[in-house]
This record gives sequence, C-alpha cells and structure tokens, in this order.
Amino acid sequence: MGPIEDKTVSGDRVIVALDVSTYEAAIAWVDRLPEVSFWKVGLELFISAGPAIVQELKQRQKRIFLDLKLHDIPNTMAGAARAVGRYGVDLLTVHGSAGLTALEAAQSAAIAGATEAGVTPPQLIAVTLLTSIGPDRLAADLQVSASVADYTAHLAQLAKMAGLAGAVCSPQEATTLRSHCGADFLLVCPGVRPAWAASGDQQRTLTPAEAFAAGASYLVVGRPVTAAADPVAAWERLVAEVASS
Ligand SMILES: O=c1ccn([C@@H]2O[C@H](COP(=O)(O)O)[C@@H](O)[C@H]2O)c(=O)[nH]1
Repeated sequence: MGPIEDKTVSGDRVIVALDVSTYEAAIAWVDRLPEVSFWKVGLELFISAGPAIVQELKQRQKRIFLDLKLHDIPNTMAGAARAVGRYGVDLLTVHGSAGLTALEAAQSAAIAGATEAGVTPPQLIAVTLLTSIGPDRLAADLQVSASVADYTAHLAQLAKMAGLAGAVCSPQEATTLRSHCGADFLLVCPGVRPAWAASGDQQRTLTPAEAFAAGASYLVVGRPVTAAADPVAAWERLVAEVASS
C-alpha cells in the first residue's frame, strides 16, 4: 500500500529518525525496534554511511524517508534528485524556499532517475519552515514578515503547484495546510512531542495524537524514542497513544 492510500492511524504512519553517525549504529536501531516499518535517513547518516544504508534498509523491506533537504539552483537540484530517484526510496525532502523552478526541476528529474533504474519514483515533499524556528526567529533571523501560518501555507502551495506530493510542516500548521492543499497532499510532521518527552530544540510542537487529529499524514519522531531510557517502551507507548486517539 502506498503512503497516500494508508489513512489508518497506526505505527506504520510514524517514521523514526535514524540520527546516528555510522552504518552499524543505524542497523543496531533497526534490529532493536523491529516493529518500526518506516525509517528516516538524514544528512548525518547519509553523509557518513552513504547509499549502503539505503540499500540495507530496502533489503530489509523497510520504507525509507531520505531527508536530504535539497536546496540549490534548478540544475543542481535536478541532478541530485535524479540520482536519488535511482535509489527507490519512498520520500525525499527538498526545501520549498528553493523556488518553483527548482521544485519543478527536482520533481521531473526524480521521476527520470527512477525510470532509468526501473524503480518507483520517490514522493517529493517540500520543507516549509523548519520546526526549530519559532515566530520570533522567522521575523528576526529570516526577516520574513508573514506569520508562520501564512508563510508555510504559501510554500506548501508552491510545492503543490510544482507537482510535489506534499510538504514537511510542524503539526501546528497541519490543519491550515490541509485546508489549503487538500486531502491527498502529504503532510509529514516532525516537531512531535509526547507529553512525557523533552522538546529540546523543537519550537513548534504538538503531541502525536494532536498531530494526527490536526491532519498529519505521517509523523517523524527521533529523540522521544531514541533518547528514551527504554526506547522499546517509548515506541510502544507512543504507538498506543496514537492508536487510542
Ligand atoms: O522541519 C523539520 C524538518 C526535519 N526535521 C527532522 O525530523 C527529526 C526530528 O527529530 P526529533 O529528535 O524528534 O526532534 C530530525 O531528524 C530532524 O532532522 C525536523 O525536526 N524539523
């Protein structure tokens, strides 16, 4: 079943972030949490371990969110997206603020790469505004005068216009983005914090149950599970919370 079709709230819609620096550490997490079906490979792991970690996760029939957050000129975005397209991953991030032309270039190049390799193309999702940035930093650091809601809705709509499958947003914006972008647009939400987990550097958070209720398609969770004293118990508690919501 593809990511868009699966609307049931369950652990299959919770992506766990493999924020570790070695191939061996990543595989140790996959072995430790066998119930997790969808893993996020981010910059730290991909730069350290390379495509081998993607190949191993595919071998184990895990779904893969390759969170590379591509952000460049259209020609460079296209080259990178074409290369990722060949991997057969499920989701790939680009930054929405790269602009419409770059998003369109990445989208068509990812399909071209997948076609060359004979694999299913990744669904491209555009980062709207990093969940570590609050309204004060949006104005002060980025000099954006729009509200977080308006800014993220604009970038999500740009992604939709470019033909992307969805956006990355905080769960706090999920309801607004869902109403702007429609039922089939993927909303992938990091910045998720159960009541029992520390927020750390995340600024715009909701609990997992609140995030799904707001319209999230998928949640991305790292430290609430991986930094817990008992990660297996933390995963089970989180899944139980969303299943009963
Ligand atoms: O806006 C964004 C985009 C991506 N992320 C990624 O999600 C996980 C969250 O990890 P936690 O430990 O649960 O905070 C992490 O890999 C980020 O790179 C994000 O947090 N916000």
